[in-house]
Amino acid sequence: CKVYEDVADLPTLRYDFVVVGGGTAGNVVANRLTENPNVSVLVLEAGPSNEGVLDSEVPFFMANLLTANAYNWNYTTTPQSGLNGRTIGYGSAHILGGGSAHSKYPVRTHITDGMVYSRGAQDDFDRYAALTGDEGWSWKQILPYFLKSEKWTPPEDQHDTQGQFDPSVHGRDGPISVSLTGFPWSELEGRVIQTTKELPDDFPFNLDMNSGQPLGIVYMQSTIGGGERSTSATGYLAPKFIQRPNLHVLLHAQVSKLVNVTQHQGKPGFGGVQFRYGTSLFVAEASKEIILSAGSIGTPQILLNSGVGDHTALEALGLPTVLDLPSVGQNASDHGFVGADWAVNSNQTIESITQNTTRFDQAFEQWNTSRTGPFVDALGTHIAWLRLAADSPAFETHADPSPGPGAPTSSKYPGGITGGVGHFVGFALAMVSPVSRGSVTLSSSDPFATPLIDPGLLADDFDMIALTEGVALIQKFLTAAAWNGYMARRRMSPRGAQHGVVDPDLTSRVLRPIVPGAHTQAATYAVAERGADLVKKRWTL
Ligand SMILES: Cc1cc2nc3c(=O)[nH]c(=O)nc-3n(C[C@H](O)[C@H](O)[C@H](O)COP(=O)(O)OP(=O)(O)OC[C@H]3O[C@@H](n4cnc5c(N)ncnc54)[C@H](O)[C@@H]3O)c2cc1C
Repeated sequence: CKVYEDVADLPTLRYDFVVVGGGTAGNVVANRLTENPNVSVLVLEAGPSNEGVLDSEVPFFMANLLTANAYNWNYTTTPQSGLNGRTIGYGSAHILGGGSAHSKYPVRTHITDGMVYSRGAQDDFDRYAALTGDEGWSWKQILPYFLKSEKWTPPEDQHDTQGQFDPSVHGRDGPISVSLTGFPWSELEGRVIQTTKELPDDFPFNLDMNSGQPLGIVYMQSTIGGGERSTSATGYLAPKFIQRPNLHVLLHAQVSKLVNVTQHQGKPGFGGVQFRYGTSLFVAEASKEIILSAGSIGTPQILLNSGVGDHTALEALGLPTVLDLPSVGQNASDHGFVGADWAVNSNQTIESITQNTTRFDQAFEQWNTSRTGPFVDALGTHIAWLRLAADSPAFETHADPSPGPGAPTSSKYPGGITGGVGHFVGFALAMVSPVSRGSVTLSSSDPFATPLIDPGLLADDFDMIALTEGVALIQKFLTAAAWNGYMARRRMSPRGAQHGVVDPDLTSRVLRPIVPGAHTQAATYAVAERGADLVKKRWTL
């Protein structure tokens, strides 16, 4: 096995490529580059192995990863102006596989969701192509990379999936398994589908969210296969890949900065990566390139530590500037997220398992012995990809941030959930086209100090109005007769209330100038696949 737990076992510290961060993207690039046996790659991952981590393997257990633990960087944001100055816990994966092996939402939201496989809209990628002037990012040209990373997989309950997805838009041979839910929550599913028939103007049924046209209510697709979470570690570092002699992964290696500054045609570059293992510092050398894939916090932090960033800010910390690039760590954006639960007159709910030790033990036994049963899902049955109404007051504060009419402004999930005693159905609402922007900056000249993380959650009025209207949309969804006799009472408390279970609360990740209007792992896989191809082309590998 080439996943090293101890730096002393690593055969060398000289490679063609060093990949910083063995997360969703990093493992893709490491895999693709080492297809060529003449190319050596080292992946440096700060976190521990994903092997045997039940909370990562069992889809149902994903919420357990959200509390402070060794698999989480356990960050806290700076005081958020959009949250009345509150700071909030900010989950970020610290495990081989990164976010793909982790889960996304802070536990206070009580949302058992994650592993969502959503690519985004054609409009998203066509906008990237227009902004960059590179047609390679257009939907048409990025689609083959989505297909390359994906392995469409039958659901664990082997139910008839006709009419629940479009086979023509899915990949068959990639490393990442994607499937429909594998355990029936028939009562809830029936009501959701019935609602699309009763209120088709607001909530039309859409066969597949991954066709480039995601709008509407779709069946959930998740990165799950064989009843287990499928991750960049289980997929791109599967045994047949990790046994390549030219691919090495070192765990527990926290990168501090890039070193060995070079100059090429007047441009600075780096030939080495400094990292801490235990209490000692080491340098891994890269003769060709260093791939920075340390996620939305780690990547800007490492760049700033290396002297790539705003000269004035670096100077104030006493750090030398290698390249004055003020945009590093700026323009952070994130998906604001709110959860709302309704008590229901039904016992076909998650609480019937989580609040009953006997049923819980039975479900776990079933998963252990056959990888079937309720634990094979992260428990969202459907997703709605929705747009704000054209006359929304949000548009009086800001132009439409979404890339076009075919892209959503928000997503919501009927399904799963909650906390508290009783039976509930939860609806989570995510702002997938946020206007608010924040930053990641250094707190000190110590490269291992936690950076200042300001995701700017709800900082812009647009996002606050859009989120509020999104909650109103959930209420509208529930006006369909399909829900008569099922919904008992609402559990969401007013913002800032001293009572109640759920308060508007936010989460997530992603620090790109513009995020795709989707949950972002699918796009990360596709971007990393294309990124690997671009590197190969550069070095004619
Ligand atoms: C917890 C979580 C759950 C998510 N759930 C979903 C979902 O359900 N559906 C969806 O579509 N998207 C989801 N996302 C988003 C998706 O996972 C991300 O888009 C994706 O993980 C981003 O990949 P990445 O490679 O950029 O970063 P990551 O996957 O976060 O990988 C970064 C890696 O770098 C490592 N690292 C960081 N700093 C250093 C350092 N200094 N030295 C060494 N290693 C370092 C980290 O430990 C981590 O393993 C989730 C995101 C998070 C954070």
